[in-house]
Amino acid sequence: MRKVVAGWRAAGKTVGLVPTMGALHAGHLSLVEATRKAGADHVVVSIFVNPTQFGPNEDLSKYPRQEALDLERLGEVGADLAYLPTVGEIYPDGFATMVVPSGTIVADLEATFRPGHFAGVATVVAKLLIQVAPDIAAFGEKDYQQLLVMRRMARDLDIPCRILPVPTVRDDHGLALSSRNAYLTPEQLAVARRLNKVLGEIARGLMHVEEGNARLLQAGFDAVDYLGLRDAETLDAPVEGRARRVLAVARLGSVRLLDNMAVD
Ligand SMILES: Nc1ncnc2c1ncn2[C@@H]1O[C@H](COP(=O)(O)OP(=O)(O)OP(=O)(O)O)[C@@H](O)[C@H]1O
Ligand SMILES: CC(C)(CO)[C@@H](O)C(=O)[O-]
Ligand code: BAL
Repeated sequence: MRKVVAGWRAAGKTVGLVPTMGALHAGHLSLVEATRKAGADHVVVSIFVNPTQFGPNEDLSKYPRQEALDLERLGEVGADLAYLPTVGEIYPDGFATMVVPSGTIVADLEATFRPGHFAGVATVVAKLLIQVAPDIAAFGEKDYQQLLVMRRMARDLDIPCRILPVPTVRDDHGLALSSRNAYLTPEQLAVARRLNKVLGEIARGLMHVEEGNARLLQAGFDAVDYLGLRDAETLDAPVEGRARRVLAVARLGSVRLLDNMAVD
């Protein structure tokens, strides 16, 4: 990977990076297109199921892995290079340094339900940004809190890379595409498609958060981990006159469905 990227650099070309955990779908492919549109001459897509961002009772061992199909899809969208590091290339023997985000952005939401998750994400992405040294790195708005963590990290650590936010790609029913949707039964999928409807109503000011919570449970979700309005930049409580976002995670069995929308 390093030699190929060094060749591009020597030729004066710009480089984009799309970090993923594989099981690629149209959401990931839109990140490749957005990176190119944002000005990257060449796009590297990393596929690495990062063990340090999974909790002890999470789905690391059963996370969907389909490398051959992923490489085919990347070829179809014209990604220039797939980077599939081994665990040893990211976490060499004796590895003992983590990047640990702090502050309001990680004060709750995913950080509460997945302790240690953002330290795992920040560490692996910091390593990928150092290894690939891209000009642009793309992250989906679907994982909104992660996107803000990445932006903060790049600023705080002086990583000379533009963090590019990419809008959420949805299915015909508005469900945010996600690799973990593959775990859902057809019945669960029908329930899952209610989440974006409720968020849409809250975002348009047609429903209160409390009612949204009740609607999700009525629709058949097993639990709502969180559903709330936040400041779109800090994830603190919303402030009059500043951009807001509604963020939610609702659970169907062991599957946690994330979604969020800008508030009108
Ligand atoms: N529907 C989507 N639209 C836009 N970007 C997406 C979408 N789904 C994932 N991404 C982005 O793709 C990148 C890689 O995400 P990841 O490989 O975890 O995929 P995922 O489908 O979100 O999987 P998971 O089910 O683990 O959350 C992240 O920046 C993520 O925000
Ligand atoms: C950014 C990322 C690839 C880091 O492992 C992961 O958290 C993801 O897929 O969103
Ligand atoms: N899409 C974020 C990666 C994770 O759930 O671990």
